[in-house]
Amino acid sequence: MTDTAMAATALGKRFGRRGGWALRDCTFRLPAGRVCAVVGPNGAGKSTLLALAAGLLAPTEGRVTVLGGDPASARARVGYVAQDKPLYPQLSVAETLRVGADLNPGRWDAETAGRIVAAGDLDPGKKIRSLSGGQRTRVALALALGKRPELLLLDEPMADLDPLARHELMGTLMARAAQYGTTIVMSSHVVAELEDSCDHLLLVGGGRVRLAGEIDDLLAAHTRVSTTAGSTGPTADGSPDGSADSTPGGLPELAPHTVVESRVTGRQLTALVRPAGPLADDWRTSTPSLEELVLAYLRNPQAAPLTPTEPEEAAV
Ligand SMILES: Nc1ncnc2c1ncn2[C@@H]1O[C@H](COP(=O)(O)OP(=O)(O)OP(=O)(O)O)[C@@H](O)[C@H]1O
Repeated sequence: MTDTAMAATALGKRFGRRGGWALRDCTFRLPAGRVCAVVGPNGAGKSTLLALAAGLLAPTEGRVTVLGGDPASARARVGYVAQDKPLYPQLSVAETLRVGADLNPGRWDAETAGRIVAAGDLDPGKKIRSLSGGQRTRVALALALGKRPELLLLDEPMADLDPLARHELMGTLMARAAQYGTTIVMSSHVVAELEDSCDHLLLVGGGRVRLAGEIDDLLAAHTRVSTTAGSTGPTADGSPDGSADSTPGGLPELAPHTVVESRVTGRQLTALVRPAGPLADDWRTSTPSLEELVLAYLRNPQAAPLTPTEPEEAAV
């Protein structure tokens, strides 16, 4: 038993010798028992990261460990649902669950798998190929949870589910995490949905980890500020209406804080910063929501990352 569910050190993956890096220099540690959101723009490297953790891809450089060992040795204890939810199309729903039982002797939780399928009103005799995308997702999640995994890797699990199914299956996942201490790592583009369910965040962009840590810690490290910019006149930025986004670090009023995003509208300056010390008394401050934080980093790919440099460091 280890208190680390997943750790990466200088992890990198390049597809083909001449291909670009899908993932590069990723270092982070995910404690066991957490529900972790992996977010980032299209092509950021989220699926690549999950496939490396599942042992379906081999790193080009660096290392990833899951449940204290290499991904191949942990496979029996890890559930993985890939983005395209691969299943055998010619099998029926019931046959698919039987395969799950056969492949996981001594671990298979038939009751949970059956309950997930039944909640979707699925005919057990229906072939996988005739199911809708959302119904297939339900069967894939039933298979993954039936395995009683210690770590669940889910690549956009909610993408094709209707709102009720999303709510129900998210509830099932959260109950699993709370009852059995299952670690869940799931990629998603719907950040607003993650705030209540996830406690850890990995924000990936351009193949690099840009934010990594407990969501509460990450939110506490950032402050939304607004102030009247004394030296910044209506057209100081050169825009005709005096409204402009600024590049991080570009405004002297915000020094020495790390600026993730700033905007000047007339004489009004608003910004999301990582304070490097006390903030000026006349600044109005508030804590950002998770969605605000993620959107600010997504809009500003040049903002300085906030990640541990060594996996061990994140344990403190
Ligand atoms: N099998 C592959 N061969 C070549 N390049 C690949 C392969 N898989 C992924 N890539 C490239 O690696 C990069 C990261 O892709 P990945 O699928 O991990 O991104 P993602 O964050 O999951 O994106 P999305 O949100 O669109 O699902 C992309 O530039 C993609 O083109």
